[in-house]
Amino acid sequence: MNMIPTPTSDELLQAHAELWCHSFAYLKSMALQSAIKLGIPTAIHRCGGAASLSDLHASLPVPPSKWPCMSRLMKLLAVSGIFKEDKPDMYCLTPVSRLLVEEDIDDGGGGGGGGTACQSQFTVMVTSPFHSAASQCLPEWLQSDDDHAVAETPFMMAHGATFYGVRGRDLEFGALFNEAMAADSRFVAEILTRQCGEMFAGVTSLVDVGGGDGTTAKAIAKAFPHVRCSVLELPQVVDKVHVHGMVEFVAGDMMKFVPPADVVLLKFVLHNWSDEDCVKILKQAMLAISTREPKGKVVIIDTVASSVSKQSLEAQLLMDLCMMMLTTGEERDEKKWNKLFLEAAFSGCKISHIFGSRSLIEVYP
Ligand SMILES: C[S@@+](CC[C@H](N)C(=O)[O-])C[C@H]1O[C@@H](n2cnc3c(N)ncnc32)[C@H](O)[C@@H]1O
Ligand SMILES: O=c1cc(-c2ccc(O)cc2)oc2c(O)c(O)ccc12
Repeated sequence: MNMIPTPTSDELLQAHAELWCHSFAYLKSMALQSAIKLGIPTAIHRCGGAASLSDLHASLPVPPSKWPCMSRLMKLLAVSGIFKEDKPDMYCLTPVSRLLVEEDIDDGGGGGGGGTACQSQFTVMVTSPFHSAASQCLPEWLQSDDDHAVAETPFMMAHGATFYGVRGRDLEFGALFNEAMAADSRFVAEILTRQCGEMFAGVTSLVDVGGGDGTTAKAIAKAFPHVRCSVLELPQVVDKVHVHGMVEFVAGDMMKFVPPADVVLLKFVLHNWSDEDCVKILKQAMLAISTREPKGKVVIIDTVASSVSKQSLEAQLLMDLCMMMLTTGEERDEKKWNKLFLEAAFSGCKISHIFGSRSLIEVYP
């Protein structure tokens, strides 16, 4: 006997509208990408934080024939919370679009006008055709058995190469990835240097493992001049990096060696890797901090999955799916992190939830 009550017409229509929203959700990402590429958040910022459609027509590279379409784009972005439609055809920045303002005008950066906080490049990267092509392969990839898998990840299925393979062969994408990670690093470093001063007390050296172009290490060296900062990166990254005096670059493989330091930093690295690879990296990190007397610590900036709020849970689950599409890694909860630390012979950790959907984990030998 069917016990499910027949939905009312209202419930059916509500479910149908909800289904449309889910089905078209990718268009929100694309509308957001368009707004960034057209420079709309920056244009509104230059108008003092609020701009009419006519203001936008005057400042954006959009021909009059497309102005009616611009208005439709702005309406969707306002309903999605990217902008706020104050009065008809008048748009203001919201806290979200303030993160997309691409230059400092007079606010010194970081405070919401752009500069250090700007996340545009990150959004452009994760909405790029490279990522979306991988997502199109998800159903086929999920049906392929690991034993006979043609590809380790949906990304490899879509592109016939690993993420770093594509980063190496497509220079434009490689540059976008570097800029995206540097944008995230500026954002995190701003909070780290503002709130974690005591973490660097007595610390004389730090190595940022998989530290990209050195944005985080440079910010730490600048804020805490008593800390000698270096970056361990793959040789192909170090070869192209713009060397600056404040930070030393070491070419190598973190699975095999981590240079000795009081603090080993791993920001947005371990979520790219399987448990087995994370343990290899953590064991090398343990060797690096064990050369010091007293022994140093490992500092991880990454997700500790938990449901503090619906929004942060959704952000974490979306990043988890992104990692599944591109890497062998995942977003881990406290239990999974502790299991890794135990396997790599660490004695304990302290977790501080200071980066929104991500956390700071201090791990002790
Ligand atoms: C997701 S990015 C994170 C970059 C940086 N930590 C950040 O948060 O902006 C991962 C970094 O790890 C580096 N990487 C990957 N495999 C590595 C290895 N075996 N040894 C050292 N670095 C590696 C990559 O080149 C890349 O820059
Ligand atoms: O968009 C990415 C891609 C990666 C990534 C992909 C494949 C690898 O072998 C390593 C890294 O990592 C990312 C990441 O760590 C992040 O925090 C955001 C975006 C991406």
